[in-house]
Amino acid sequence: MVIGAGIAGMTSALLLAERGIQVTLLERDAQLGGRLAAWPRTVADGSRQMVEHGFHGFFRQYYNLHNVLRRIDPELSFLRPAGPYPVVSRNWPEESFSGLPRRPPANLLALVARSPSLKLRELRGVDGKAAVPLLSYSRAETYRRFDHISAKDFLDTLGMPARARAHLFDVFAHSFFNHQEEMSAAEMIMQFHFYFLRNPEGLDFDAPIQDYETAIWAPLADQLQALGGEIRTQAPVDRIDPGWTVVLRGGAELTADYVVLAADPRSAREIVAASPGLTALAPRLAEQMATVRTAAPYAVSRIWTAQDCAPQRSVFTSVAGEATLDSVTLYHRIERAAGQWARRGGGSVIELHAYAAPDGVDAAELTKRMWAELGSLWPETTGMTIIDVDERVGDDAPAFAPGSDATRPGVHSDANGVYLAGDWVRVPFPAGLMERAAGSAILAVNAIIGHHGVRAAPLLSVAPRGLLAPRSGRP
Ligand SMILES: Cc1cc2nc3c(=O)[nH]c(=O)nc-3n(C[C@H](O)[C@H](O)[C@H](O)COP(=O)(O)OP(=O)(O)OC[C@H]3O[C@@H](n4cnc5c(N)ncnc54)[C@H](O)[C@@H]3O)c2cc1C
Repeated sequence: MVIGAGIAGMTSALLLAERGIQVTLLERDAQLGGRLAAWPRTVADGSRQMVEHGFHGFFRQYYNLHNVLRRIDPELSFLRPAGPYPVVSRNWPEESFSGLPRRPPANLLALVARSPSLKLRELRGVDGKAAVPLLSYSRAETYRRFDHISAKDFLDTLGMPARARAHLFDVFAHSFFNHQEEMSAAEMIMQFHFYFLRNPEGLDFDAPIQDYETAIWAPLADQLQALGGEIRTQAPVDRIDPGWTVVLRGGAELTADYVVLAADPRSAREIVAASPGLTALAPRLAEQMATVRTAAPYAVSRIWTAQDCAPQRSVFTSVAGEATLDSVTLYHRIERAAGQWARRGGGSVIELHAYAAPDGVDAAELTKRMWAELGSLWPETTGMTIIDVDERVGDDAPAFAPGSDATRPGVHSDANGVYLAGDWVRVPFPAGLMERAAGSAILAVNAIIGHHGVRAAPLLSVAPRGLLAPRSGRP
């Protein structure tokens, strides 16, 4: 039984089914995909468009996720380079982190040499010694030394020039849906290692040319069903009883030898808290799950306009230094159907994200603030006619608070036969977001098939250690 049909749940179900295990995938919502889902919407002009839960960058070092997606498209032909992605702000000129050399340390040197915010002159103030941990990532040592301090406090010790900090690190920390004051420095160092310093693919990413339901979820569902897997949507799980019995809302009971709990962090915590039989058997799991937290709310606003943005604007742009707006995506320049819609009337399909929004502000107000902030960065948007808006606030992103690694649950639990998977689960290799969801699922699958002597599914990782990490000792 796999609970939750996001990337972690679908990866678990598919890999188990491929290995001959009878699997049922249970999803609360009407559609598959979780935070990567897409669904239809009738736009105010009467046309039917797919909307995503939010634009996603498929980074090229997502080896495990790519391996899952190759099952439905061996060439990954539904992905296209998203092109250069600049960081823009009101105060400083635009800069871009794409197209850098791919191997460390050339990538870091090129970043310093090329980025106007990292001019050597300005870097004189940077505490080189304090920056060494960025280049010295190792799972055990980095988390031992830096998990208890916040990313903000760590960044303060570096003494970075304001512009470099805003453009490079503030944007970076926000992309993980956590305010830097509330994010573990170890987690930020790990992400910097994974996304930038220690992968040969660089910071460039790809994006689907079709909506995620068409490109990803429908083909993955077909593949799972062809292997004999069962998918049930609108099947919310309430609790797990010993044995194992998965109890759905309404009372239906489904029995299983193994359970993979691959719900989002809040839902997973609630399911465990509502399962007294499970927590009696697995006190450590109960204790750890009680510490799982979600991060600040995030906002996604898709806006259909009657005019297009300036031709030089990129598919994806990061925003530094605004109170609300963190990124802008021009869907009509990457996704086919959005492009066709925009070409018909000369308009655009713009998506605005706030990755760590203030608490208690509704979606309409956040759209208003983000749109106003965009206007001060891209003047052509101020006079645009808005045809329709699809807006939402989400609160299911995992928090990585200082000190949380010590109690963060891993894939294995003290409940024999119950495994966890998702982008919030503790994993022994560097990975973030979608790749962490896929990688944790592969660990769960390998734990299950390990009971049956079946060969493990391959699990890939970028180099696990930083360039300057000591070669001996713990990984
Ligand atoms: C706006 C936005 C932009 C993002 N951009 C990027 C990006 O550019 N790159 C990147 O790598 N990542 C990005 N992410 C993060 C990425 O979406 C997640 O890391 C990833 O999708 C997590 O997958 P998951 O399977 O762990 O969890 P989820 O996708 O949350 O899946 C969990 C599933 O469990 C289901 N569920 C919950 N409760 C129950 C229950 N009781 N019973 C049954 N089912 C249940 C949920 O409905 C959901 O389908 C972004 C996220 C958002 C929100």
